[in-house]
Amino acid sequence: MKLLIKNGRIIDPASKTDKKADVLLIDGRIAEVKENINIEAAEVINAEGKWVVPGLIDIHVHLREPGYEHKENVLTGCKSAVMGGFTTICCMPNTKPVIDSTEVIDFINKKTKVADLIRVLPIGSITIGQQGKELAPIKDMLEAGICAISEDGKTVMDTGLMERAMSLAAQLNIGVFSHCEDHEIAQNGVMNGGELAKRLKLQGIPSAAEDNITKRDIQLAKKTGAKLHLCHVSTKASVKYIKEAKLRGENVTAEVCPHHFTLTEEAVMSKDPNTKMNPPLRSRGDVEEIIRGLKEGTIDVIATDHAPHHADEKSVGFEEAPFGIVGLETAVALGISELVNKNVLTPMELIEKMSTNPARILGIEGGSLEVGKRGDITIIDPEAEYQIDKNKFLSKSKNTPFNNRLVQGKVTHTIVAGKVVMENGKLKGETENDR
Ligand SMILES: NC(=O)N[C@@H](CC(=O)O)C(=O)O
Ligand SMILES: [Zn+2]
Ligand SMILES: [Zn+2]
Repeated sequence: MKLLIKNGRIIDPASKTDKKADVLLIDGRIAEVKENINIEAAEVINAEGKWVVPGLIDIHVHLREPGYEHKENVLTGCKSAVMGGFTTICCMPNTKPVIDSTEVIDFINKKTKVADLIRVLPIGSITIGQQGKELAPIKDMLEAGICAISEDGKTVMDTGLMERAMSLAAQLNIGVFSHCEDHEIAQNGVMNGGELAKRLKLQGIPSAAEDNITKRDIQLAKKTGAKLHLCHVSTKASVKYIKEAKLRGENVTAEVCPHHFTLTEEAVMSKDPNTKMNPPLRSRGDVEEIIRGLKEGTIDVIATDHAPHHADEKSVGFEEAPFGIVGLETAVALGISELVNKNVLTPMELIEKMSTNPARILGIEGGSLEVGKRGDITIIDPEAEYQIDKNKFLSKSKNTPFNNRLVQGKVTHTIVAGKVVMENGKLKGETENDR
């Protein structure tokens, strides 16, 4: 199997390459990257004017299966990821049952194989049933194939238990992905705490809810030697704590989500339940620090926190609606429109945060276009301008605050292990009836 990608702009953060060239893939691997490759290839893609980058990796996705298949399942989540240019995704454990056993991991791996589109790496829960009481069988889950542990959706509030989890993670050399939310402080808040929440008569979630646990977990990581990754960072103090930890040489990484660098809490004035997520949209000052953190490198990763919810669940009004929005199919466009086009990040820095750094944090092959590496490639038209249309999403859920937003940057091809799984909006092997 040969695939030749002609005349694209090769952006490879792993080798710091940014040049016009061709890429040849043979039998699922990168065989050659240079100008003017001419060979009898089975398939040729013309990438003139487009970016050819290592396959994107999203380390924070909720696939909802098992248990919440009315929101999403492994197959629809994979289709959505492929449309968004992702060749690898990590799925969070807040399913029903929770990913806290080898059985659930085997189940997801089986579903991934049937979907046959991309790599899906399950993340194991830290505690049994995400109950925060007893550690899950982390070693067994690691043997079954988890890529990290996380209590995402919740925080392990028992500091002693979290310390034991992190010590074990350090011993097993597996990352800990932390959802930082002090439940005592967050209480029943529904939006960012502050003046606007008061004005809107909505209960606020103060920044301190996030900041306290960010601080705690950074300290625990230092004490235990665990590799700590901070999920969906949203506050300026969190960015500061992470920056300081990195300056001290500690083993801490962090992600932000496109909605947290694109929107402020002012979007909540619409009372659109699709502006409700956890952590909440924050103040202008927080967003500025998030953006500075991205630029300075304090923030390593852009992850979507794709959190699908059914329209019926979201349509009950702002206060009652569940937290979370979908993100797989809008991430590239928001990254280009909000960060590259506004000169916050270079194209290479954007791809580093969406592919190379995620691969490094997971310790997996990927995020590189070097010869011999996995043939996972995403092709992006950075100029394509269009309006986001939620009805075109392949995710089962359409809960986005970005519907109708005018953006620039479209994924045109997703290539996994040398096979084109999406081309110009069409999935491999798809028929009209599949949608
Ligand atoms: N982010 C969200 O608002 N919701 C997530 C949980 C989470 O990521 O904490 C979900 O599972 O719905
Ligand atoms: Zn979370
Ligand atoms: Zn999440």
